[in-house]
Amino acid sequence: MSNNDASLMSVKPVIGIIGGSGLYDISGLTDQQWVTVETPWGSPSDQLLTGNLNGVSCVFLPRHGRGHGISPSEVNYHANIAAMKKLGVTDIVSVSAVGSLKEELAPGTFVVVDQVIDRTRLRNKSFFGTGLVAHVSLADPFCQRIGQVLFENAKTLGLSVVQGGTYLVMEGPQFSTRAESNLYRSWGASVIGMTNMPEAALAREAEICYATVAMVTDYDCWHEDHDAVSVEAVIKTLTANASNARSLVSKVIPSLGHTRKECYAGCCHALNHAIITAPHKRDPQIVEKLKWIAGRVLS
Ligand SMILES: CSC[C@H]1O[C@H](OP(=O)(O)O)[C@H](O)[C@@H]1O
Ligand SMILES: Nc1ncnc2[nH]cnc12
Repeated sequence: MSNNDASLMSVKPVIGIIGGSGLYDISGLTDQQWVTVETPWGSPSDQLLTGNLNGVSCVFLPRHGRGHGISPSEVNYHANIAAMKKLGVTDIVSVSAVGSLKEELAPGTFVVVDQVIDRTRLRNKSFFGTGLVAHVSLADPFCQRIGQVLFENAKTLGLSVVQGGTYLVMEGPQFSTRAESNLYRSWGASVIGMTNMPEAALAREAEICYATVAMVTDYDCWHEDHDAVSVEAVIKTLTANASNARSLVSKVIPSLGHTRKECYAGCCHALNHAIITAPHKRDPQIVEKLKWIAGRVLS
């Protein structure tokens, strides 16, 4: 471990929660306050709720905004991650509603996903670009340390939880065709949703550890014994599982905040060898902007 990396471990943990469909706030925080953050990438989906849970600082952001006004293709993922970085967030737990692509992942199951297939087409996927080019590793797109904490806490709560699975990210907002659903099944994908990319990739670029707990709400449209997914069906399962998701979040925040140790996945030093643009070729204005999320390596 270099000195630079060692200093990362002394950073005070701040736990970020990105709430997906059905999770638009969290309760039980002390000193809570909804704060407005503007970023060089524009406005996040909503104000961010800051507070404290059992002595651990946390920040909550509803991914689609309170009232769910923002479509998955139009979420400003850059601004959301940049706002979390600005508020000092070190670890993000993302909560997402997903469809199941496997018989054994019945609605109500929680899946701590560990891989992604990104099929989105309309989204800008990186903070970096011409003027300052960087390539981070996404071989393991989710933080295994947070994933382990999510899995253990879900088990302790007695939830039906599975460790590992591939999240297929589709563009949306329409749900898949039956042919697409069966294609993704043939690829071995476990669950399908519309939001985890570029969110996970941008968190990696911002050196924030990031993991997702996916809540299965439906069997998409491939299952012969189940109706094709509808918003009504998703909301019905989400409502039945809302208290489980909330309990998990309330347990995970103190757990992560009190036990943060070296991240063996390397998420929090992802930029160590990622920037390839020679210093004299870097655009000073772009460098200045990117200090928001990459200040550790650009200052
Ligand atoms: C309301 S069903 C479709 C919607 O739900 C999921 O969102 P999130 O990941 O934020 O929970 C899915 O990705 C779609 O955006
Ligand atoms: N079947 C599905 N497809 C895409 N996103 C979803 N979110 C919840 N269920 C979904």
